[in-house]
Amino acid sequence: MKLLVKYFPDLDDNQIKQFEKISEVYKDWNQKINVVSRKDIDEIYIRHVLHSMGIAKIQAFLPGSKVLDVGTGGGFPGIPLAILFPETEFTLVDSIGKKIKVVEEVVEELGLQNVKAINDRVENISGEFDFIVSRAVAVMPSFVHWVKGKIAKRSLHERKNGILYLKGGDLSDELELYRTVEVFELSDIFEEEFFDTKKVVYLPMKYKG
Ligand SMILES: C[S@@+](CC[C@H](N)C(=O)[O-])C[C@H]1O[C@@H](n2cnc3c(N)ncnc32)[C@H](O)[C@@H]1O
Repeated sequence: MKLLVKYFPDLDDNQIKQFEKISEVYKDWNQKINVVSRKDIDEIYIRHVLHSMGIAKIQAFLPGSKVLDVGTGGGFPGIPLAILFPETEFTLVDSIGKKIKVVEEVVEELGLQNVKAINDRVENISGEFDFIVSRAVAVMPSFVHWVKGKIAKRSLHERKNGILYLKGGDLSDELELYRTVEVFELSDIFEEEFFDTKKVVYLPMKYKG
C-alpha cells in the first residue's frame, strides 16, 4: 500500500480501503480459480496494481467517460483503474468465463459501482469507448483490428481517443506500422526495477499505415 500512496498521494479513504482489500480478495479467489500466477500474487501491488495504474499516469479519465479493458483476465488493468476513477464507466471483457466470474466477485467485494464485466470475445462487443486499455493480450495489428470500430469519434479528453496498451521490451518491429504511436516509459515514472522495461503504448484513433 505504501507503494501506491507514494505514487498516488491523493487517494481518498474509500480508495485506500478498496486497494487494501484487493490483496485479500485476490488471494482468496486465486485459491479457487487461478487468475494470477503464484509468484505474482505475493507481489500483487507492484506487478498488477501499480502496473495497471501506470496508464493513469499517462491519461487521467474524466467523469462520464467510457473505458473498455480487453482481455482483462482477473481484472487488470481495469479494476485498479476503476478504483482510481470512480466516475468513469469501465467495461471489462474476457473470453474465458471463469476469469469473468472472478472479476464479478472482486467488483462485488470491493463495492465498485462503475464496472461491467462481460464474458465474450471483444470482437462480439458493441458500443463506443473513449479509451481502450489492455495488457498482455495480442500483438498490436490483431488488437487494432479487433477494436477499430469501438472507439468514439468525439474526444472528451484533450488527448484524442484511442488505445492505451501496457507492453514491455523492444517494440520497434511490432509498432513499425503506426506513425502516430507514442511510447511512454514507465521507468520514468516508477523507480522500482520491475518497471525498467515497461511501457504504455498510446495509439490515437486515427493512425496512418
Ligand atoms: C495473458 S492474459 C492477460 C490478462 C490481464 N490483461 C492481465 O494482464 O493480467 C490474456 C487474456 O486475454 C483474453 N483474450 C484473448 N483474446 C481475447 C479476445 N479476442 N477477446 C476477449 N478476451 C481475449 C484471454 O482469455 C486471457 O484471459
